[in-house]
Formats: sequence, C-alpha cells, structure tokens
Amino acid sequence: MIEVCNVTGGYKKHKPTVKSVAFTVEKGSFCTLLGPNGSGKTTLIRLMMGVLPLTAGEIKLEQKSISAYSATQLAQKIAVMTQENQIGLEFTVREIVALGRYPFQTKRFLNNESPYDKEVIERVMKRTDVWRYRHHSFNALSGGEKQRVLLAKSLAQEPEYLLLDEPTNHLDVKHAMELLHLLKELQREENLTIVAILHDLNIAALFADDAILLKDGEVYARGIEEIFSDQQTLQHVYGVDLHVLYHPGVHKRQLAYVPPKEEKVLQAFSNLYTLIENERCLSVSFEHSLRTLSTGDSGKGIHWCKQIVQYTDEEKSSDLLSWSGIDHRFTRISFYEDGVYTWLFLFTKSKEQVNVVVVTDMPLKDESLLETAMEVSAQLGGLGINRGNFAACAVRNTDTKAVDAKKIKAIIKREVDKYQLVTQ
Ligand SMILES: Nc1ncnc2c1ncn2[C@@H]1O[C@H](COP(=O)(O)OP(=O)(O)OP(=O)(O)O)[C@@H](O)[C@H]1O
Repeated sequence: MIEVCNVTGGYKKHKPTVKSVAFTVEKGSFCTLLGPNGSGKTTLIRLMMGVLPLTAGEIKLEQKSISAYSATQLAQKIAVMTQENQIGLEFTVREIVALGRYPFQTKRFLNNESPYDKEVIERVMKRTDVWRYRHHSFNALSGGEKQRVLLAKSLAQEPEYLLLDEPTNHLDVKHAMELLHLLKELQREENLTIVAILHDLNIAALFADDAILLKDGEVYARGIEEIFSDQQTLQHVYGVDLHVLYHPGVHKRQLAYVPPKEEKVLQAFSNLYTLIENERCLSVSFEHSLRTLSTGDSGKGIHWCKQIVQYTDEEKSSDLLSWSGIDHRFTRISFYEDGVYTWLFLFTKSKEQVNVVVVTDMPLKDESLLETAMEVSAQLGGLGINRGNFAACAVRNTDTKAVDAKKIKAIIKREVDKYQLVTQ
C-alpha cells in the first residue's frame, strides 16, 4: 500500500506545485492520476519517489516512510517509468532493459548478470514485444518502441509497485491497448500495484480501478465512478464540452468530446429535405444527417440518418434506413407549422400496419425523439391501428430549449386523426 499523506512540495519552497494532496493506493490496485497539463501529476510522482523534497506531509510505502528506505531498497520495490526518451550514450535496447536489474546486482557492473537476470531480461522483453530490437540502438527506435523498451526496463526490476508517467504516450491505439492489457495481466497475476498518469480519459475509465483528479496541484475529485459519472466536473477541470456515455460493450463509462459549435444559419425547412414518390418507393433524404430514432428494417435505434426509403416491393437496403411493402394508395404527406417550427409527417401503410415518419426542425434531444415515438404509438393504438415502422428525425439535436411536450402531443394527435380518415 502507498499512502500519500497531505503532501506539499514542488520546485519553489514558498510556491509549492502540489498542495496538501492525500490519497491511498491499495496493494494490487490500479490507480490513475488525471488532470490537465500543468496540474502537478508528474511533480506528484517525483515527490512520491523522493526525487523532489517534500515541504510538508509524508509518503508511506507499506506503512513505512519512504525516507526510511535506502535507494536500493526502494528500487527493489518500486519501478518508475518516466518520459526520458533521449539517452545521451549509445545503448542497445537490451542494455537499457538490463539496467532494470541493477538494484539486484551485488557487483555493480553491466556484465555482472546472473542466469536469473538474463532470464528476467529475456522474459520482460518478449512480453513487451521488444525482443526483436534487442541489438538495435535505443536512440534509433521510434517513440512508441522506446516507450515499450522503457516499460521492459521497469518490469525487469520485478517491482511490486509500478509508477508510470504517461505510458501510452507515442503509442498507436493497438500498442496502447496491448500495454494496458499487459498491465492488467501483471496486476492480476503478480498483484502488481500500478499508479499511472493517463491523458486518455477513455483509456483511464476502461482500465483503472481508482482515480485521482488533480487541478492546480490539488485533489479536485477522486474515484472512477465519481469522476466519470460527473460531466460537469470533467468539463470544468479540462475546460472542454463533453458527454458522459455508457460503453456499449462493457460496464464502463466513456466520454464523447463535443467540438465547438459552428454558427449555422438555419435554412428554410423546405430546403432541408428532398421527397421522391414514385412506383418503386417513397423516399425522404436530407442534405445533412439528421438525428433519428427509428424502428426500420435496417438502421434501427438512435443514430444519424441521411435518407429514409419505403419500398413498395420487398426490397431491402442495408446501408440506409428503409422498410418495404408499402401500398401507395394509403400514403399521406402532410405539414404542420406553428409559426416557429415545421413538422413533416409521412404516413404509409404496409399489410395491416401504419408506418410513420416525422421530421421536424423543433430542437429535439434524444429523450424527446423517444417521447415522440411513444406518443405516435399511443395515438395509433388508441385508434385501434397497428403501428408498423417508425422514424422521428430532428434537424437540431439540442437541449438548449425546453420542449413543450403538450404541444408535441397535440400536433401528433391532430395528424394521426387526419390519417385515420385516409385509411377508412
Ligand atoms: N523542473 C521544474 N522547475 C520548475 N517548475 C516546474 C518544473 N517542472 C514542472 N514545473 C511546473 O510545475 C507545474 C506542474 O507541472 P507537472 O509537470 O507536474 O504537471 P503535469 O500535470 O504532469 O503536466 P503535463 O500533463 O503537461 O505533463 C507546471 O506549472 C510546471 O511548469
């Protein structure tokens, strides 16, 4: 266990970079240090390693102050992987990794490797996928390759604790995921305790068990669940607009960053779509993708959609929102304008079911699209009509204005009632 007890310190005595930071890293856990550039993450790692002096507080490793450990004793327990990407002398990759065995060697010479040292060096190089570069010069490697060599050097120390400063820096997505998987394996198999500075918040949310969020050298928030469920905290600390989402495949949260909004002049509603009605189909297509909720044969769910096609024959299309088997005799296309917003309704019939497409420039967010779908379903059901396929498209997927649910209900009722007359 590592205990960071009210630690203050940095580069200037009277202006500390890290201020009264306190947290505990449990043995065998994976804790990530988060925070924007300059928030003090690297400085905190340096303070934890005793590289920088503390002005106040204490760092304890297994209940004992780190100042009570000798440098060798500490190196036998903790390995640190920093961002030192340039090494002055010409070392081969293997020589760099072999430096990790230094704390265990009694005679401190490079060629004093025991058979066990050799075995460890080979094992960690293979595990980090750098064995094939063993005879290459370290300085001639790419940034990502160097990063993996530095990890191999840290692992060669066979540490119980591993402190990593941006380990995925320079790594492509495959190598970043592999490195994190490897760390998780080591955590599981060897009970390795990991403290890692991570800039990629989505990677942090996927792999870490615990998190400390720093802002201006102080702990602003802590805990994976607490930090990643709170959109406002992350927006405030990082100063970017983002959404917190659930990962579709695993029980984790992920972030979707929102680009700065472009000032767009909203076009007249009639210029936003193209309607085609011919023997083969009824198609509505949009110049830009619209936020769409649908139950079509293809393109089910909430997504962005550029075209909805309803075929008269049993045709199917997999790359756009479509359904088939409509009877043109029962098609009704109508508009509703309330002076501010416009609604386009397409009613069609296939077999004994009524399909509905609703397009509007009213700013509807996803919840309102869902409410629209439920309202259409309820209204049709109330009239004893079987609901078939459905799509609701919003020109603007925003939440800036509260949507008047009563008004939507009244518009849908009016249009469904009118359609009922067509089917009779
Ligand atoms: N050697 C140094 N001497 C003086 N000030 C330093 C030194 N290293 C860092 N600082 C300052 O300390 C503050 C915190 O830096 P630190 O590197 O700890 O932040 P960080 O959170 O790791 O940032 P990043 O995400 O950019 O790596 C910054 O304002 C930085 O300018």
